[in-house]
Amino acid sequence: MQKLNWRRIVLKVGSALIAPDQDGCRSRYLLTIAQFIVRCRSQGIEVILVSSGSVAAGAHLFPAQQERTVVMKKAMAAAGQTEMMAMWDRFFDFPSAQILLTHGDLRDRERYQSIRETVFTLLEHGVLPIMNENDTVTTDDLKVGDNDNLSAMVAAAADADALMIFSDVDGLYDKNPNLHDDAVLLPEIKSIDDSIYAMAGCATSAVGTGGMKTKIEAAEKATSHGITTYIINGFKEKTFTQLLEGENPGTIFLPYEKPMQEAVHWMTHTANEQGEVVVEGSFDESLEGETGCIRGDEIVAVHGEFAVGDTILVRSNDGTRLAKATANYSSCLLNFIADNEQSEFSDKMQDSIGPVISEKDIALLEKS
Ligand SMILES: Nc1ncnc2c1ncn2[C@@H]1O[C@H](COP(=O)(O)OP(=O)(O)O)[C@@H](O)[C@H]1O
Ligand SMILES: N[C@@H](CCC(=O)OP(=O)(O)O)C(=O)O
Repeated sequence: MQKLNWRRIVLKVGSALIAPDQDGCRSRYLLTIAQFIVRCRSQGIEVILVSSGSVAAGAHLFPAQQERTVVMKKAMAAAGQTEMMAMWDRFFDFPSAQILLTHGDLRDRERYQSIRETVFTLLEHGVLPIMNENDTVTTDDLKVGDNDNLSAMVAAAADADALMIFSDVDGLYDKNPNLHDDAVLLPEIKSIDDSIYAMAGCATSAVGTGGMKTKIEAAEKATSHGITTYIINGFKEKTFTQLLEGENPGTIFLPYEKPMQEAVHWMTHTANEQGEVVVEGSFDESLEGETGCIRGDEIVAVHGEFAVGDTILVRSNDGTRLAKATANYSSCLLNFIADNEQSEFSDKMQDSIGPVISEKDIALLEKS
């Protein structure tokens, strides 16, 4: 068998593979995935598993005829997560560890760093991290909402070389193959644009979340960090043999030639903006310049409440999203500076604190 040149990979397993007949966790497909994990590890490849399926695995414990409210799904997730972890753990003769996350954890830089450190420590000691969204505690504001995007955030945080999304379909087709007999499989995507998103439809299975749209979002997040991304069929045993032989059994998304640095990637794809600073339109150019930074006299308005160190959006006064950045000032202080731009106090403060945002903490955004 040829030696694969991945150093670290993230595998994402969809709910349909965990609970295929919606009657609790089943080993039918997971056994092949577990064998793949064992083989990768025996080749020295570090593996992180993002496993969906807690809701699907726990559903059979609750009356089928009762409406699936949010709170009911949270209860299913809490019960199903234990079943699912027990199932995974049974396959391995090495230890595994459970990490449950929300977007609230990932978008906080300190918690994000802490998650990274824990994952690296587990890998260093041969423990398999098994991750999922912490569905029981999430709210609309706190959740990622789907494990495709979560797995891409995890892959970026873990500096993985490849992200493999195992689903119930062979890869990305030009339209949903479950609805169109003439759909054509696309083996390789060099760059992701609106035409790729236009091909993506919703999930058609009873247990999937997000369908192809969230998988393309995940591929965009991962490839922009230099991570090769696959969408592959986890139902087919052949998939895993092909992967181990260095072949592409589904759709491969090629990584950016110039990937974003970790901190800029986090700010662009993981952090949420806490507020907004509106600057004069012409400021767009100075952001791209070598000394890109904002001073108080360039600010037109400040929206929202944020603290020093929070991520903010910089918008031009024609509405264009220019950049995400780390705030060096609180919204309260910035409002004061914007209202008193000519005052001596304002000038002194900026001379001592520095620019409102500084070039090392800026992620320029696509114009939209
Ligand atoms: N263009 C497309 N190519 C492939 N699958 C698609 C496409 N558009 C929509 N889909 C749907 O996406 C589903 C996979 O997403 P999802 O059900 O969320 O799976 P998972 O649970 O593995 O995340 C497929 O079963 C298919 O019905
Ligand atoms: N966190 C949820 C899964 C969410 C999700 O994205 O599901 P899927 O589309 O099957 O990958 C769960 O464990 O049930």
